[in-house]
Amino acid sequence: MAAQAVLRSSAPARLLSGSFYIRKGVLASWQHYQSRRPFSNEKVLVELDESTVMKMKNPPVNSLSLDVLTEFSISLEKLEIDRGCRGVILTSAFPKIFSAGLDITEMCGKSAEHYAAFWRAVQEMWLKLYGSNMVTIAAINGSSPAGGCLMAMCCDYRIMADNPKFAIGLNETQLGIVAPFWFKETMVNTVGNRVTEQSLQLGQMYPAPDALKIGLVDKLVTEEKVQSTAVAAMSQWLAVPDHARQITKSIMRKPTIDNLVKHREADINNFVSFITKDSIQKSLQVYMDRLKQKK
Ligand SMILES: CC/C=C\C/C=C\C/C=C\C=C\CC(=O)SCCNC(=O)CCNC(=O)[C@H](O)C(C)(C)COP(=O)(O)OP(=O)(O)OC[C@H]1O[C@@H](n2cnc3c(N)ncnc32)[C@H](O)[C@@H]1OP(=O)(O)O
Repeated sequence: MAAQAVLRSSAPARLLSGSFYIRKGVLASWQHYQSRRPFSNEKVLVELDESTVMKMKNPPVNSLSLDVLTEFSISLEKLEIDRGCRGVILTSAFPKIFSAGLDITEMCGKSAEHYAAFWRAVQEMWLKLYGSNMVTIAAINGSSPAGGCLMAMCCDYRIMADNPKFAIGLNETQLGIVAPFWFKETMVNTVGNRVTEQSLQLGQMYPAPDALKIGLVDKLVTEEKVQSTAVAAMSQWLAVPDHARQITKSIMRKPTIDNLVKHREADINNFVSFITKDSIQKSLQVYMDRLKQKK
C-alpha cells in the first residue's frame, strides 16, 4: 500500500519538496545531512559514496530471513523519503552470492502465525522495491536463485558478473513449491510470457550468459567491474528527469502492484495453507537435507 501511495503521489510531492528545500535553506540542509549519513544496520548496509549502495550481508548466503526482509524494507523506505537520494544500487557484501532467496528455515516447522508474518514481510519487500520511485540497479555479483532473482527483477536494470558458475532464476518448482502469481508477473514483465512459462515450470536456473540471452539480466561484466558498471549506469539513468521517469515506471508497474495489493490477504492465506501441508514441509526438508549433504 505504501509503495502504491509512493508511486501515485511522489512525483509531484518530490517536486513540491524541492521548492521547500530551496526556501527553507539551512533547515533543509541540516535535514539533508542527517538523512545522508550511512545507516548502520546489521544485515543490510547502506553506503552513501559515489552512489547509494544497499549491501545485503547475512552470512553465509544472504538468505532472506524475516529479519533481513524487515531491515531491507525499513532501509529502503528511509532512502525513499530522503530527498537527496534518487537512485540505489542493490548488491551483496559477499563475493559469489547475491542472495540464496527466501530463508527456507523460515518456512519449515514454524507456526501459522510465523508463516503469515514472514509472507507479509516478503510482500512488503516486493511492494517497496518494485514500487520504488528511485532508480534501482541490481549489481548481481553471484548466484541468485528464487527470492534473490525476484529482488533483482524488481530493479530497473540488472548487471551480472560474467561467470557461468553464477546462476539466476525462479527455481521454486525444484523445491516442490510454487512461485506465487506476483513472482510470475514480475518475471513476465521482465522476460515475457513464453520464457516465464517454461522457466517457472522447470524451475530453471540460468547461468549468467544464458540469463543475458533471455533478457533476465541486461549486461554482463567481469566480477571486479560489477559495482563500477552499476555506478556508471546509475548516472545514465539519473540524467533523465525524475518526474517523467517515475511516472513512466508507475504506468508500467502499477497494474502488477495493484494486483497484489488487492489480493494481499488472500495471498497470505494461500501461502499459509500451502506451506503448512505435510507434503510441502517434507519436500522442503528433503531439499534442505540435500543442500547440507552436497558438501
Ligand atoms: C499455490 C501457491 C500459493 C502460495 C505460494 C506458495 C509458496 C511459495 C513459497 C515460497 C517461495 C519461495 C521462494 C524462495 O526464495 S525459496 C528459496 C530457494 N533458494 C534456493 O533454492 C537456494 C538454495 N541454495 C543454493 O542453491 C546454494 O546454497 C547457493 C548457490 C545459494 C550457495 O551455494 P554454496 O555452495 O556457496 O553454499 P551452500 O553450502 O549450498 O550453503 C551454505 C549454507 O547456507 C544454507 N542455505 C543455502 N540456501 C539457503 C536458503 N535459501 N535458506 C536457508 N539456508 C540456506 C545451506 O543449507 C548451508 O547451510 P550449512 O552451512 O550446511 O548449515
